[in-house]
Amino acid sequence: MKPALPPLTPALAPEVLERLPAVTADSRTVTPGGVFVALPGAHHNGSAFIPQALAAGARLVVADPASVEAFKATHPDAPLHSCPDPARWLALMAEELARRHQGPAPDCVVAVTGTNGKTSTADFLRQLWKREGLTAASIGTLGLVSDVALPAPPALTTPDAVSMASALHDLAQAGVNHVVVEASSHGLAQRRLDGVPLKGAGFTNLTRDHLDYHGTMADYGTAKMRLFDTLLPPGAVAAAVTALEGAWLERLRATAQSRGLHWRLVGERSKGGERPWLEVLEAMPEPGGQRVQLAWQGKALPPFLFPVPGRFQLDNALLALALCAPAGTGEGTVKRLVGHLEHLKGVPGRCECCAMLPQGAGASPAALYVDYAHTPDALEKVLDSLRPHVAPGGRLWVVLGAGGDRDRGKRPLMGAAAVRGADGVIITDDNPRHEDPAAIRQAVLEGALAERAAQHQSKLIHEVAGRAQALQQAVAGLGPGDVLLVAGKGHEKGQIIGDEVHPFDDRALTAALAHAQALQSNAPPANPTGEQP
Ligand SMILES: CC(=O)N[C@H]1[C@@H](OP(=O)(O)OP(=O)(O)OC[C@H]2O[C@@H](n3ccc(=O)[nH]c3=O)[C@H](O)[C@@H]2O)O[C@H](CO)[C@@H](O)[C@@H]1O[C@H](C)C(=O)N[C@@H](C)C(=O)N[C@H](CCC(=O)O)C(=O)O
Ligand SMILES: Nc1ncnc2c1ncn2[C@@H]1O[C@H](COP(=O)(O)OP(=O)(O)OP(=O)(O)O)[C@@H](O)[C@H]1O
Ligand SMILES: N[C@H](CCC[C@H](N)C(=O)O)C(=O)O
Ligand SMILES: [Mg+2]
Repeated sequence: MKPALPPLTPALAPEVLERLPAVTADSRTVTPGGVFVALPGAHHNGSAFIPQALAAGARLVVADPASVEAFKATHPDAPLHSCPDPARWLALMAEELARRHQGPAPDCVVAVTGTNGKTSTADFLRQLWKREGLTAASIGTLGLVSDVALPAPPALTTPDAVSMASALHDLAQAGVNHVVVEASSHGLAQRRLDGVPLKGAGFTNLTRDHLDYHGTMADYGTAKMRLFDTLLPPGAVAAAVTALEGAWLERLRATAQSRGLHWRLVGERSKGGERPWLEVLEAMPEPGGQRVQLAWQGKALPPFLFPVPGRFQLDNALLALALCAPAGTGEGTVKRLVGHLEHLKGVPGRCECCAMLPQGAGASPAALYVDYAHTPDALEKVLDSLRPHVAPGGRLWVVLGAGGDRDRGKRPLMGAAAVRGADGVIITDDNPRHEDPAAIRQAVLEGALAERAAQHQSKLIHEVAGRAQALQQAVAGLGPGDVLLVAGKGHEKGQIIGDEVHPFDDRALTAALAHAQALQSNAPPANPTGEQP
């Protein structure tokens, strides 16, 4: 049975609903006879565009009470509807109209939230469903991933409510009935998912990011909690990784209990903590991934090779498994799902090994990885995961930057995390967007230098303007047994500078540089800096 949607408040008469062609929050896309919902934004208040929406033929305008009051004062006859939470109304109406015009929603839609790991969990869940013989899709940072060719929604991790409803119903009509969506904190705060009928949701972790938007960690976490305390219907699966420690885990567990959600915890058992539904007893890194042993409800399962590197990817895969198993799943199904884990593929641009660089006869090759780490915690986790892949005598290098027009406070923390986890650090540009790249590098560098001073270490730290130049230097300097992590941009195919996106692909460039270097000569590799650690 599909979960019931919350009611549309204020409601519309059925005969009005019947004839509505569309709903939009953008006055520029109003269609005659449609509804315009005025939303507050970072740059404008949508209520400023009510006249344009009416001129374009909007039959109804929905806005917050203050905006309705203000507009009514000068336009007493305007068709205005006052609503305390217009963004939620938009999402509910988008779902209602998609159902009327496109057909039913997919049978099973699941959401994943958390600072890091949403894309990976979503991709693993899509793969698990496929292995179960189901037609599945994911919607998130990688766009729409599915075996069915459909237009991709706009390039946001969580598309706006209208695009989301339309994409989900298109998928259902194309026979895709299992869909996982990434729930970003922006998306949750802006109610982009409020209309989606959900069967389950997972929470990966909560660490520093996006404080430019949310202000405090408390507000950031509260935005993510909306998924569980407001959006999930009773009976749905609520799953979390043990990495979501302390007060947030407690709050989530209590919410699940009080709302009648089906609670599942996965990951390593913390000291004195609750025994996870699916517990990691052991995860030993190996060249081809990691050797894993799990326990389900306290019962040890046979060990297997999880063919994906990165300890955190195992947590993400287990969260995916918890979301794949319907409430009430028994031992047989869990064992079958666990059996799928050894067939999962890595996620594009997440701890992805792009090249092995030979170092001459008898010497260990250098390994080059690309990863999407763009937060302090992600850098720490991925560097920890790569450390065991450094051969004796080798070193761990990281190239990183930080994105412009995003949380400035995380930059020095990212520099510090890089110094703690790597042996050599090259600081360069990520997506500068509308900021001065040199100023962003400086902020990362300050954190790196402060951490190095605090640790009384002499690790190499270099600043290189231009990402291509930084990658070139890093690859040129690799020696036997080294590991290089190219962090921050993962699967991205472009670099955002100002309003333009310039072609740039970490994976392709890293592999090409390694290939060129391998062809070049037998000469001993140069140190990128000329210095000795
Ligand atoms: C900060 C943020 O989330 N901004 C989103 C927001 O834009 P905004 O607040 O700037 O909107 P605005 O320009 O002030 O306009 C306010 C309202 O007026 C309307 N308007 C505007 C102009 C006009 O002529 N007529 C009109 O009706 C707009 O449609 C809007 O409803 O609403 C827009 C329409 O849905 C989004 O495209 C936009 O995402 C921008 C592009 C963005 O970069 N968002 C990022 C930060 C984001 O959402 N990221 C998360 C991932 C985070 C993670 O990694 O966890 C994501 O889900 O992608
Ligand atoms: N469970 C995890 N714990 C900590 N770090 C993780 C975890 N999963 C992934 N990461 C790190 O975060 C990076 C981004 O992973 P992923 O794309 O899956 O996360 P995301 O939450 O979708 O990110 P975004 O918010 O940018 O969409 C990875 O490349 C890795 O460095
Ligand atoms: N979804 C994240 C992606 C960050 C990727 C990184 N390359 C950057 O540009 O900061 C964001 O929009 O904050
Ligand atoms: Mg993502």
